[in-house]
Formats: sequence, C-alpha cells, structure tokens
Amino acid sequence: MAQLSAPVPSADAPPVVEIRDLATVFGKGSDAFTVHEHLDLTVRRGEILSLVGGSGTGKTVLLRHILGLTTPTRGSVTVLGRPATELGGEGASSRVGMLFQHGALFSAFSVLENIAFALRELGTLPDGVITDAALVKLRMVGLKAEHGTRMPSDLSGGMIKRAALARALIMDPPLLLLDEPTAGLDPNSSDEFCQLLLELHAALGLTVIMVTHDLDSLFALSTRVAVLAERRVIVEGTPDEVMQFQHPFIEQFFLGERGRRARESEEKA
Ligand SMILES: Nc1ncnc2c1ncn2[C@@H]1O[C@H](COP(=O)(O)OP(=O)(O)OP(=O)(O)O)[C@@H](O)[C@H]1O
Repeated sequence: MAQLSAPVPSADAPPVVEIRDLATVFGKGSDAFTVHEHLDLTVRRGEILSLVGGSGTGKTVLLRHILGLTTPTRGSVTVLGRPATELGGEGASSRVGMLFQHGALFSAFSVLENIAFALRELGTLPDGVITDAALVKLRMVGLKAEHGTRMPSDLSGGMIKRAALARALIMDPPLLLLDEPTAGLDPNSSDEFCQLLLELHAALGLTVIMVTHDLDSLFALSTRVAVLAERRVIVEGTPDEVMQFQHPFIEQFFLGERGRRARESEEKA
C-alpha cells in the first residue's frame, strides 16, 4: 500500500480551533489544582495536530474543552468561530467527531446501529436513509456490510477502531478528535489504521487533533506537534522542530529508544 503523508496546510489557513489564555482549575481554596494556565493554541484547517505531554498534563481535559463538555475557568475555547460550550447538545456531532481511546461502542447495539446512533438521535430521518448513510460510512472505513450486523464484542481491536471512526464521522464533521487512536493495536493494525486516517483526512478535508503517546503514529500522521508541560503549550512545530527543543519531557519522549526506532522507520518509508 502506498504510504501517504499529510500535506502541511499554509500558515494562513482559517483557524478551526482557537484557545486563548486558557486556565483550568479543579477544586477550591486549599484544594485548588491548576491544570492549565495561560495556555494558547490555534489549530488551522487541514492540520493533523498531535498533542503530547506527560501523564496528567491535561491533554484529555483540553479535548473535553474543545468538545464543549467542560467550561474553562478562564480564557476562551472557540471552534469554527463559536464558543465550544455552545457545541453541547444537538448538532455537536455535525461539527466535531470524537474517537475515544477504546472505541467506546455501545455493547448492546450492533455495529451499524452504533454508527447510525447520532443520525437516529436527530429523529428527523426515515430508517432507510439512516441505514444507507451508516453503510456508506462502514465502507468508508474499510469494513464490509456483514460486519455491520455483528455486535462490538465480535470484532477485533482494529475493527472496533474502524467502527468507532465511522460513528465519529456519521455527521460529516469538519473537525475530528482522536484520543490515542492506535492504543492497543498491534504494529500492523496500527499502520493500517494510520493509513486509513491519512486517506480520510485527504478525502474529506478534515482537521484532526489527536492525543498520542505513540511515536510511530505521531511521525506517520502529524503536520504539527504541540507539547503540553508546565500547564501550557511549551513548544509547537513540526516533529523535527519540536525535537530540537530542550526540555526533559521532550528528551525522554523523542530521544529514547522508542523515538529512535520511530524516526528510523519514518525515514525508510
Ligand atoms: N473532573 C475533574 N476533577 C478534578 N480533577 C480532574 C478532573 N478531570 C481531570 N482532572 C485532573 O486533571 C489532571 C489532567 O488530567 P488529564 O486526564 O487531562 O491528563 P492527561 O494529560 O490526559 O493524562 P494521561 O496522559 O495520563 O491520560 C489530572 O491530574 C486529573 O486527575
């Protein structure tokens, strides 16, 4: 299979996500715990931005802010020019698709019912149209119609990720959030899933933000990397630019043995 790579969008592509002077504080008084402070980040149309950082640096909380599930203590998070908190409820999945770390499919629903879920929730479309739309998305992620009738427990890890991706894309959102997209996949399935993400990114003109600890997928997918440490984005740039930045987390993350292997396989591709 030909290895694609995502083209880096121009610096003046319109912003899809804008985060300004964000602060997130949990708890109150002597229990107050600051996760983000003076955090700024802009993600432009067509980017695949990898968000990396040590455990507990607030990557998942940041995704939840972008999804509009949580309200920042201070500062602003806008998605497509509107406050992210306005995304909540109806219509949210037509603007932002979310792929959760373990797929998070509903175990009592078939694969096709899972994919169709947000469309059915709208309550405005006939059953036949909903099923056809879900089948289109099923094929788009490389699954066959026969997989649609299966229950999630009957799928392999790679198939679950694909089904969850189809569900995230059912409303054709321009922005896709991925939480550890390749976690739990073997190296082959992980490579295939990255390839699929690159193809869909190009075909659908998606903007993608992903949280990852996996250097192989980071190098395979990212047009840009943002590093969270010390409660803010300490550096952002291409993977090569970020790797030059002096910081203990970056050294350990990129320059360890895993980093060396990921860079070597990227150079060979
Ligand atoms: N609702 C909440 N109430 C209180 N503290 C919270 C809440 N949500 C997250 N936190 C805390 O905020 C910090 C950041 O959590 P978050 O899950 O965003 O980290 P992360 O960077 O995604 O970490 P990991 O890489 O380990 O998944 C953690 O210390 C977590 O315990």
